[in-house]
Amino acid sequence: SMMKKLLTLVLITRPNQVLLGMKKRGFGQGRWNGFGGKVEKGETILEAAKRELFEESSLKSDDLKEIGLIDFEFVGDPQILEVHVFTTSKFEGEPTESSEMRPQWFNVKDIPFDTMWPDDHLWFPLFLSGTKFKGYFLFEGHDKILKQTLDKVDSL
Ligand SMILES: CCc1c(NC2CC2)nc(N)nc1N1CCCCC1
Repeated sequence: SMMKKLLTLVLITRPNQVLLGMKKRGFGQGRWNGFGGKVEKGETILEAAKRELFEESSLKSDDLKEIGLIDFEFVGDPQILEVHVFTTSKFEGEPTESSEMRPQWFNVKDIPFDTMWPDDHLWFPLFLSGTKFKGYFLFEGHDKILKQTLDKVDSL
């Protein structure tokens, strides 16, 4: 009966580049990240990923592929965050700033890990190499990883 909160994270790519958004408010404010958020009642995880992508970046994609599954736990908080990570290079629209996010393309050699969640530099290489993965990160606050596991998987 563990409490799990379902979240999505979408990473849009084009040759040698990844689209990230600067989070302007709320959870993760001041950090670059993919696009995502909560899964609402009555929608699938995939539908939620598409919705959040559009709400936060104005991009649309029918080609989102799930490539990662990450469980996050915070010391002192019983709520586990289960993040479903998707990627695609097939999308329509122009990245547009929203109330939540300011989008920007980054070369894969210049990903701004110092202003991203601390877990990202650990699993981004797997995402960028097209390797499916499952991860677990135990955080103390929002900056310190106390424990982690990260495994390549054949299927999610
Ligand atoms: C779950 C938080 C989180 C994270 N790690 C944080 C220490 C927990 N890393 C990255 N890249 N995205 C994250 N979210 C993606 C889904 C929307 C909310 C933010």
